[in-house]
Amino acid sequence: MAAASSWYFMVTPTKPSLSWKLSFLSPLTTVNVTRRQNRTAKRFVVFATVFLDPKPTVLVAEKLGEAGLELLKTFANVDCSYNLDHEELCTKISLCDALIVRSGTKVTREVFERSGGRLKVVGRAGVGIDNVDLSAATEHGCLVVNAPTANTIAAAEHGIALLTAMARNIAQADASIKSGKWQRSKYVGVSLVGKTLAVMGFGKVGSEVARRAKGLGMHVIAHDPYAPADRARAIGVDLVSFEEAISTADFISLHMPLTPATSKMFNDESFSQMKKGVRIVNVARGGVIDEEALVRALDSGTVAQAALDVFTEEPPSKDSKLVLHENVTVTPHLGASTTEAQEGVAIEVAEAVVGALKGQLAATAVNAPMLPAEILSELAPFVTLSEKLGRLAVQLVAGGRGVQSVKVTYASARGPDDLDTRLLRAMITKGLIEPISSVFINLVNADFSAKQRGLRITEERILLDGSPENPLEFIQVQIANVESKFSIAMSDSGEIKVEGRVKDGKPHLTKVGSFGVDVSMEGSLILCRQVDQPGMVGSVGSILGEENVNVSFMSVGRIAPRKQAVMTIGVDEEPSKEALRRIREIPAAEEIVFLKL
Ligand SMILES: NC(=O)C1=CN([C@@H]2O[C@H](COP(=O)(O)OP(=O)(O)OC[C@H]3O[C@@H](n4cnc5c(N)ncnc54)[C@H](O)[C@@H]3O)[C@@H](O)[C@H]2O)C=CC1
Ligand SMILES: O=C(O)C(=O)COP(=O)(O)O
Repeated sequence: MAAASSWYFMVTPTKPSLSWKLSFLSPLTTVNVTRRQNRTAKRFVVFATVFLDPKPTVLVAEKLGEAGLELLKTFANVDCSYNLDHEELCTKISLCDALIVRSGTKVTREVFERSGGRLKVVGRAGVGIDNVDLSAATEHGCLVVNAPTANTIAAAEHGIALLTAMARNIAQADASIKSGKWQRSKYVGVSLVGKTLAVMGFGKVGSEVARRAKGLGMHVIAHDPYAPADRARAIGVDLVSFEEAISTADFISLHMPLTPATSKMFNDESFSQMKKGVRIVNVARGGVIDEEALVRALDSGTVAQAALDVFTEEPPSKDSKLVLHENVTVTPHLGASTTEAQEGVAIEVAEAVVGALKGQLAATAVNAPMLPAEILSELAPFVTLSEKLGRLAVQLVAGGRGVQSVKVTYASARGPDDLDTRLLRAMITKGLIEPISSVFINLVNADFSAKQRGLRITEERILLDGSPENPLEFIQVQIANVESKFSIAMSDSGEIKVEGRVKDGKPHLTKVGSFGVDVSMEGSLILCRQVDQPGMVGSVGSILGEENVNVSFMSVGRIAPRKQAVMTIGVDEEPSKEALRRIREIPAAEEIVFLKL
């Protein structure tokens, strides 16, 4: 049920247009507008009852399986707009919280820019994310998730289908017979049994292709610089170098992603190293092959045949020499197109997108560190502590600028392998940057934003003795080469230093500079350096009371009676400048600072 709220707009001095673009609303938002004129004030007062739909909006830009759509609809408004051109996509995107695509939509930097910050997640209903500008997504704090497992078998089966169809000229023979011919001698094929197949890219699809090819009696080798040798050994495949793979294979099947490193890795030079008469299958990405070089290799007979599901440009041009080549078999990017795979990827991507919109971290995120759910829940209070420590530390910097070097220390009884600090570092970064900029920081763009601002965050661990039951004992944030507006916050070695712990599941500030304190990090804080003397707590309390600022706690830490002390006051509301001035004027108060947590 949509929530209704009445808003009004005043427009001065003449006739207002009623056709405003309320771009912050979802397309399903209803706006009822009435207009009254206040003649004396020469103003139009427009009353608008806006039925705000609290559901997020998901734009599904390419055909998605029904089960995935149903799942999305339980949580979001789903706008299925297939066949949008780029401009239409850019126009719609500012009204969408999530976008789901397959390989046919280019999610460019412009899409992220024109989303105006609303787009929170891009879901790729499939594996390859080469059509999504990942850097732009990351810079805009937009999570990208894919569906990495549900179409593996479909792609592997398609690879095998192309391999066998190519070897026996199925497509060409089919076309010939349908054109009224009966050419038995023209379409004599080659056998697969005993031949060497080189699987290039031994990941999910590649290893399934290898397994199936072994079942066909082929000798299978593979090249993949990152694949574990034991996984290959387990299915009887030898991992070999690129050169050995391409120079010894009778058949080559491509299964690596398209990246700057793999772009056009099959080119004139690599074709020249292949066995004459080699046959090539590509169900990975067109861009891994230099297509003009492949045409040359086909023409010269170096490559006897090619079977291609993917192309540098999709669809390829109608007069593409490669597609029209008589020794080439083609399919229009059908690798993932089985009923089963499409239902699978639709559910896989819909779950990831809904999870991301709910603020959960998706296990299939492509541009953010992923942590298992149980680790996340254990780290949750430390995540809050991290952000608050970052937020507090940066507000102690005089001028709030020039923060470049931050050291974070984690004290824990857990070894590095049992304590993943990426999330904590991201939240400290969020705390450090957000108070001094207009940038929104999340797990996705934290490292990027820090780098862009020239903020160097180094991490150090103190390995404590004792039981590693708690993930962390304390976290310390130090900012070097800055001055502080609260001199006590400077450590003996000249950095701003704050330290905190989690107590009873809540973040606590336990050290400011070298001064021990113990305050719950809720609401906001006033820190006051003072000469320890009777009546101070009462004086500050009554000023805040007069200003109607609710005090949640007060604590005083001191070096020795009647010497220097730090009073920490937790407040629910922001005190006025006047209240802070009055506190500052209390004779014993030497320095005061207000910090928003
Ligand atoms: N035609 C279609 O409809 C489909 C195409 N694909 C494409 O297939 C490819 C593989 O997909 P998956 O197996 O699911 O991915 P994956 O990530 O499981 O496997 C890719 C493998 O390529 C390896 N690799 C990376 N750089 C390499 C290099 N320079 N040389 C050799 N190997 C390299 C990686 O180490 C990894 O093991 C992707 O490009 C994907 O987009 C996937 C599904 C359907
Ligand atoms: O999953 C992949 O990488 C694919 O290439 C499948 O692409 P599609 O979703 O069929 O456009």
